[in-house]
This record gives sequence, C-alpha cells and structure tokens, in this order.
Amino acid sequence: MLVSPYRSINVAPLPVRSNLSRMALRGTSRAKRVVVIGAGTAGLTVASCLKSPGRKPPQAPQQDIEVTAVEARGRLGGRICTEHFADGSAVDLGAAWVHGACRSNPIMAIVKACGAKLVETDWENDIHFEAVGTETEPHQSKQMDEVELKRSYKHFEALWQLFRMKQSADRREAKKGPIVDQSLMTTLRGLKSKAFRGIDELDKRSQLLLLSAISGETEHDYAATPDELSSTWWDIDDEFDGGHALWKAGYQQLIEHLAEGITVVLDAQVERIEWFAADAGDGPACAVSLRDGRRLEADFCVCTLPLGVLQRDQAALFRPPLPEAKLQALGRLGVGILEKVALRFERCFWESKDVKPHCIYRTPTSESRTLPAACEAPYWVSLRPVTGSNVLVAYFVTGAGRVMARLPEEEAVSRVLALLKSMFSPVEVDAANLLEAKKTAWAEDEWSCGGYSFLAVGATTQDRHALAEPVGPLHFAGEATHDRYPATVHGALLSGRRAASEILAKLSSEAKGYPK
Ligand SMILES: Cc1cc2nc3c(=O)[nH]c(=O)nc-3n(C[C@H](O)[C@H](O)[C@H](O)COP(=O)(O)OP(=O)(O)OC[C@H]3O[C@@H](n4cnc5c(N)ncnc54)[C@H](O)[C@@H]3O)c2cc1C
Repeated sequence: MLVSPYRSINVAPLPVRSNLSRMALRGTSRAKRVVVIGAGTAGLTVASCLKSPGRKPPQAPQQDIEVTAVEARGRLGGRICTEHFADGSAVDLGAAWVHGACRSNPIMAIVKACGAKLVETDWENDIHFEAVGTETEPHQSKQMDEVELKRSYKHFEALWQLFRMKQSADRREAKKGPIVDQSLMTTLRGLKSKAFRGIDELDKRSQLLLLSAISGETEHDYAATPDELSSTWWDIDDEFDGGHALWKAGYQQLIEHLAEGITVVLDAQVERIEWFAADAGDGPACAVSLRDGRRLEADFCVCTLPLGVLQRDQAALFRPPLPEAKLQALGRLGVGILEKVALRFERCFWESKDVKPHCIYRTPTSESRTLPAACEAPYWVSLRPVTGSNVLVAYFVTGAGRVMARLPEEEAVSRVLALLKSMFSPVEVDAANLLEAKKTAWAEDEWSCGGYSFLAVGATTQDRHALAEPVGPLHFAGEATHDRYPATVHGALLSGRRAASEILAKLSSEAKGYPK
C-alpha cells in the first residue's frame, strides 16, 4: 500500500486531549489564553513549556495559563510522521535522524525520558554504484572503482579548501557592510589555483564525480541545489557533536512525549490571525479564525506555520499585515525539497556475508546529468540495522524530489525498483519480492509546502531573526526561525522554548506592573 504523509494511514490516531494546564491563580482575574498554531515539534514544545514552565524564582508571578493548539491535519507531529509496515516495523517519512546525538542536544533528554532506543548510522559503511551507458532503458550500474572514487575526493578537497578561504573573506567583508551574495555554484565555478585548475578544466568524467561529491556535501543536507544556496552563508548553521541516529520505534515517540497533557484541536485549519493594539480596550489581544467558522480569542498567539505555508498564505492570513522586515525575510529564505520512497522486501538483496551497508549511492551517467546538476539519483538508507526489517528508504532531493512528489505512487515505486535492478541482481529486486511501499509528497502537501528552510542567495541569518521577532501579542516559532539549528527537529524544539519564554517574560513584567 502506498501512503503519503498527509494521509497518515498507519499512524495510530492520537486523541485530542483536554486537561488544561492550571497553575495557581494570583493577582489576575482570569487565566491568560494562548493559542498555538500548528502541533508539530515547535508548537507542541511551546504548549508543553507554557503548561509546566519549570521551577520559577520565588519573585516570579504564578499565572494561570490556558493553552490550546490548533492543527490543520488529523494527526500530531507535522513534519515528523512515523508510519508502520505490516510487520510492525517503524519508518519515518518526515524527520528521521537525531543529528548530533550527544547530551547537549535537547532531544536526548526526551529520548532518555521515554526510554527510546536510537541506532547510529555508519556513513562510512556504504556502497557506491555508477550508471553505465545512457540513462535510457535498459540502464545498468556497476560498483564504483575505489581508485577513481579517491581521485574525485582529491579534487573535491582541493576545491573545498579554496571555497572555505573565499567564504571566510566574503564573511569578513560582510561584517564591514552590505555585500553582493552569489550562489554556491557560481562561486565554486570561479575557483582556480595551482593545485586545482577549475571545474570547467576537468575532463567530463572527473567533472561528473566531483559534482556528485558536491551533491553529497550540499544537496543531501540542505535539500537545495548549489545554484539556490547562498555562497557566503552556506553552512553557517551550528551542529551538536555526536553521530546521527535513527529512532528504532520512530520519531513519533518524541511527539507523544511533548503532547502529553496538551489540548490540541485537530482538523482545525487556520485561515485568519488578527491582533489588536494594546490600547484597543478590554477585548482580546488576538483572534484566530478557523476554516470551519470557529474563532478562538486569546491574549497571545504563537504561529509555528512552516515557512512554505507562510510564504504562500501570509497575505490572506494576517490582519493587520506582517511588518515589512518579516515580509522581506519570507521572500528571501528558501524551502528545500526532500522526498522518500520506502520499500519493504521479503528478502534482503543488498547485504552479503561481508558487506552490510547502511547507505547506498548511485552516480548517474554524464549524459543524464546536466551541469550544474540537481541530484537526480536518490541515495538509499537501509533500515535493517535499525528495525531489523528488510526496508530500503530512497531519498530524492531538489528537482528529483519535486518530480517524485508529483508522480503517481505506483510509477514512483517502479522507477525506484528499476534503479535498484540496475545495481543488484534483477531477480532479487523482482516485484514479487516487494511487500509494501510508502511514498511521501511533502512538496505537494498543503500543510508543509516543502521539506525545510535554507539560506537562499541573498538571505542571511538576520532573516531568521526577523521571522522570529514577535509582533505585539503574536509570537513565532518553527525550524525556519532558529538561527543556529534551522531545518532540524532540535531547532524547532529550541524555537518553541524561545517563544514560550518570551510569553512568560511578558507575563512576568505585566504582573510586576511594567507597561506591555
Ligand atoms: C522528508 C523530511 C526529512 C527530514 N529529516 C530530518 C531529520 O532526519 N532530522 C531532523 O532533525 N530534521 C529533519 N527534517 C526537518 C524537521 O522535520 C523539521 O525541521 C521539523 O519537524 C519542523 O518542525 P516545526 O514544528 O517547525 O514544523 P511542522 O512540524 O511542520 O509543524 C507545523 C504544523 O503546522 C500545521 N499547519 C500548517 N498550516 C496550518 C494551518 N493553516 N492551520 C493549522 N495548522 C497548520 C502543520 O500541519 C504542522 O503540523 C526533515 C524534514 C522532512 C520534510
């Protein structure tokens, strides 16, 4: 059966919960109401922090807070979406890895609290194929020559050293005043030295291998092409130490933990967010209108809508309109595309007695690969080391992801099978060996409009700050608003904590009688 994320067929429906948080009421006539828009990681974190804001200093006010999260989908988690195959094994169709599984990563405390099991991915344990001939039927692949692979890495390292020097110089200039940014690919193409004569000077084959290495370094992580990514600010994000680990029972464990005790209204699509001036009288500070006509009034509203949704809907959503700085930030930031096709087989054909790869790569032929290229071929992650099930997950990014998102499920699956057949014994990859498949379409999904945010040409971290900036009683969270850890679950979680502490700080100064 093929399942797209928004259908969420295999996810056990989580009940709408209704035990509102009630802390001791002191000094106010009624509880403060907070509406959180979106019940993904950021939204649930805001709600959970406001529900139990932790130990407070004695002078801090005890404030009664009622938190309600409204969520467009019929499930929790947003871009976290765990589904299950018929054998009970979990597969994450949205976020899968805890990037930087170390103690300072806030996700690890939740992993510990829910007793979850993580399995680290061994990126070195991989196999590389390359396509031979043209990409037209029947296409074949052969395992890559190690010597050639090493040679391509040499080119890559030389190019990357040059790039890092240029990027440091550009960043120094940016500190002095405005600079003209350009795409990562434009910069890479312009780099030459004695050790590296330039991309265009390489023979076709070396170019192809170099480009694959660039894809691996940029497109796989950022879900955007080097033509889209900012050269100056590429890789400005921070990361936690430690490996990259997958959840044995799925990322949904994090969502279930965050959602405990939170009131969530599911199937509630927000159509309008209004806020009113502080001197507008005794009425509500803001109001959220739903597609079904319901209206929720509140003292604060926290918007955790994904960047793609904000870009599409901001003009219709906000009354009054968002400030210019926010609109400009929305226009500059980019949304990357990442899609998955997960296949469960009866028999495992990608492992041998000696080789049990975690990852499988395939370089397409030069004929099919235009420069500068989008990553046209997927890479595969084996879930055998994680769940023990014979599952391969194919990852498609950027243009290839967009194509996959639009393809009917059966066609997408047969394309992935054809690629696998070209690399492994066609007898083993036979459709009869395929038990189940699940396919995503995040790029087409009304409530995510893509994968995750990236700094496009001309965008800077300041745009993330502008997106995070509160507007009156309206606060903002979500992965795109985090400056250090965007595009990740931990970034979304930390952005939720930030928005919650902004509201608590306002309540605290209000209780002390400071002006709003
Ligand atoms: C395919 C894929 C793979 C990824 N892999 C990883 C990974 O391995 N590791 C990692 O750390 N990160 C990964 N990410 C990124 C990670 O999933 C996100 O950064 C994170 O989940 C975002 O959380 P959020 O709360 O900001 O947004 P979301 O989870 O998208 O939450 C926003 C919520 O708002 C809801 N919503 C939208 N519109 C409306 C509306 N009008 N009214 C009401 N509700 C609305 C949405 O349904 C959603 O539930 C991946 C993302 C994708 C798509």
